[in-house]
This record gives sequence, C-alpha cells and structure tokens, in this order.
Amino acid sequence: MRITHDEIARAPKVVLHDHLDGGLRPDTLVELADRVGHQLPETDPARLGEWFRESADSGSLERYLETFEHTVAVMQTADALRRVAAECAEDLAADGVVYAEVRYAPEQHLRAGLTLDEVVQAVRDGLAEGEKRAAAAGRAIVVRQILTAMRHADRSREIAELAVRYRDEGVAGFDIAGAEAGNPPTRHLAAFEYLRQENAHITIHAGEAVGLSSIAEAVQRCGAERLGHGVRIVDDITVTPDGEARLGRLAAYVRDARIPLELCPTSNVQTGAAPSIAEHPFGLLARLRFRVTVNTDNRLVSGTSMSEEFARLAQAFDYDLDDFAWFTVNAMKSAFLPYDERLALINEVIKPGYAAIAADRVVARMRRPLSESGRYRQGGPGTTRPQARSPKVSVPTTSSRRSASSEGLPGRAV
Ligand SMILES: O=c1[nH]cnc2c1ncn2[C@@H]1O[C@H](CO)[C@@H](O)[C@H]1O
Ligand SMILES: [Zn+2]
Repeated sequence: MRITHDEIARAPKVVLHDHLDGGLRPDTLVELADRVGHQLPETDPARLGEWFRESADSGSLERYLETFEHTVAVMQTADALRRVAAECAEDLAADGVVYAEVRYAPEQHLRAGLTLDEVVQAVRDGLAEGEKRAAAAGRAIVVRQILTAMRHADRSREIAELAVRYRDEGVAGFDIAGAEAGNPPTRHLAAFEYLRQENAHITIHAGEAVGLSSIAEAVQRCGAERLGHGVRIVDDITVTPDGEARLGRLAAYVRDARIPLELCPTSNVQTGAAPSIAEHPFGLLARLRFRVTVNTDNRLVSGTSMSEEFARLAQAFDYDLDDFAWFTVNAMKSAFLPYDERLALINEVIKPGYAAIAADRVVARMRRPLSESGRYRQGGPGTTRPQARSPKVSVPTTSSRRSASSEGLPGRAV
C-alpha cells in the first residue's frame, strides 16, 4: 500500500534542513517589499511563487541562489525577521511538522543597521511567537535555529561565536551555505575547530554541487555531524548490473558512522544535482540503509513543503507509512537537541502519531466487510470496534538492539 495524501498531512514530520529566507509566504514577501520599496519580478503572490519555482529550476546552484536576493532584501529589520520567523513556524506546524531546525545567514541581514545579535534575537522571538500561535491552533511544534555562514565570505568564525553565544536561546547548530564550487569547507577550518572545542553542533552543505572532495573535507576535516544534501555520496557507490552495490571507503564511512544525509529531493532536481525525483539517489541510499532524512531546503524557492516532498517520494519509490515513520525517526535522532528531548519527541509524539494512522487503517479495513456482509454482527454493528493497539506498522524502535542496524528498519523496506 502507498501512503495517501491525507495520511501524509496527518503524519508527524521533522525537518532538519529548511532555510528561513527560502520559505517566505509569497503574500508576505509582496507586502514587505512594498514597504521597503524593493522591486519584485512579480507582485501577484501566486505569480511570484511561480516565478521563484521557475527561476530556481535552472540546473545550476548559482542561479538557484540568485533568487534569494529578493527574499533577503525584505528581511532587514527586526519586525520583518520576527514576522517571517513566526510565519515559518506556523506554516511548518500547519503542514504537520512537529520539530524543525530552520537556518539562515545572520550576516545577510545587516543592511539596515541591525547587529548580528539583534538578528538572532529577532528570529528567536519570532519563532517563539510562531510556536505559541501554532500550539493555540492545536498544532504543537518545536523550532530551533541553525546559524549559517556564507561560504564565499569571511565571517564564519564570528558566526560560529554567535551560535555558541545563543546556544541556550534556541540556536542548535552551525552551517555553511552558498556556492559550493570554489568554496570548500576547509576555508572555514578556524570556525569549525572553535565549534568543536565548544562542543557545538555542525552541519555543512556538502555534496550538492561538488562531489566527494567536499563531503570528505566536511566530515573528516571539519567535523560535520550531518551533511546538508550529501547526495553526491553516490559518486562513491557502484551498482553492478545485477543490483549489487559496492561502497567506496568514504561512502562506507558515512553509512557506518550513521552520518545523517539532509536530502532535499525537489531542490536537487532544480539545481541539477539529480535528474528527476524518480532518479534521485534517495531511493538507492535508503535501500542501502544510509541514515536518510527528508527535507524541503526552500519552501518558496523550490515550491514545496514537507508533505509535498513525502508525496513525491511516495510516488517515485512507492513508499508507505512505515518508510516515512523510519525517515522521520531518522531525522529526529539526528536533531541537534539534547538526547532526552529527541527521545521524548520520538516516543511521545512521532511513534504514537504514525501508530494512530496505522490504527485507523486497521479500523477502515475492518469496517468495509462489516457493512457489506454483516459478518461481524454479534456485538451489534458499531460495537465491534477492533483493538487499535497493535497497528500493523513497524515503527522503528530507538532502544531496540534486535535489528542488525540501530536504525530499527521497518520490516518491509527493501
Ligand atoms: O541548497 C542550498 N545550497 C547552498 N546554499 C543555499 C541553499 N539554499 C539556500 N542557500 C543559501 O543559504 C543562505 C542562507 O539561508 C541563502 O540566502 C542562500 O544563499
Ligand atoms: Zn540548503
């Protein structure tokens, strides 16, 4: 069975790779641009959304990134940052996301005189407001920040210090982003060494536009705990005609060390990192039991959402509920949150959420013959509600050591 749209909408989701400045609501962008006199390519929100998706669909990361000039331009005041952050938390929650790490580059928001600290504080306050509004709407979400340094620039050490300074105020980690070609992770070694000394968390955009050299540097020299994209790790995997996969040393290391891949299928198709969703390495990497996670990258720029990414993957690879439960637990395990908080979200929110959907499937399946044949009349219709306690979905276990891999793989995943 393939997961349905309704089930996807209901399923608890976790996003680790979502750019704040790549996910504005189109109508907010229009309104903010009007306020500061920034000229947009389209002023009708629907057409503006289209414009982003089409312009980003260029086959080149550099051209994809050019579209951010319009979003960054309107995010230069504390008010604008607060609003965008609050709406981000609300939109993610409305999509069924229960935990999110949202990233952006503070150094890109100083044009109107804000300091780096003021930028982080504005986003912090906005996210908190969004969490509050989402909870009031019955959609609880926890959101953390990841501070990004632009890899072509020279402020990474400063941004790393900023991330450490705000680690107890909602900043969960540090990242570098921007044009990967020509800007290898080792350009920022001082920042990464500082972060490691401070026991801070590191993810690095690597293996998106550049291949194995970038991934190797990120993991082995810079201490990346997760890979932003990392999709080009497939360059180190050979699949023989009979389907057997051989992993090179780096691919084997990434898999053995359970380094999470923050995969962003739609974005990868737009930037040319993958030819299509159906041919996206997600399928192979999941099959080979890499620690794969599903992410949006940029909801506005890529015209997507977590539910969209799930739906596209389900269509391409025939994934069902247990697959998405696995990807979601993978993501939650990989979050830059304290262990006990990760565990609480897995055990109290994610697993029960998937189990409830599986339980409803059982109920729906048992109801059908009841109305058709009346076979289960005995207790009277309506009183034969089946036990919903043991749904037929193998939600991954976090503590179990039964399976060969600590991922707790779902039974039916290939
Ligand atoms: O997929 C990506 N690869 C590399 N850089 C990116 C990607 N998406 C966004 N940004 C860059 O990160 C900055 C901070 O959020 C954005 O302004 C954009 O330039
Ligand atoms: Zn990204």
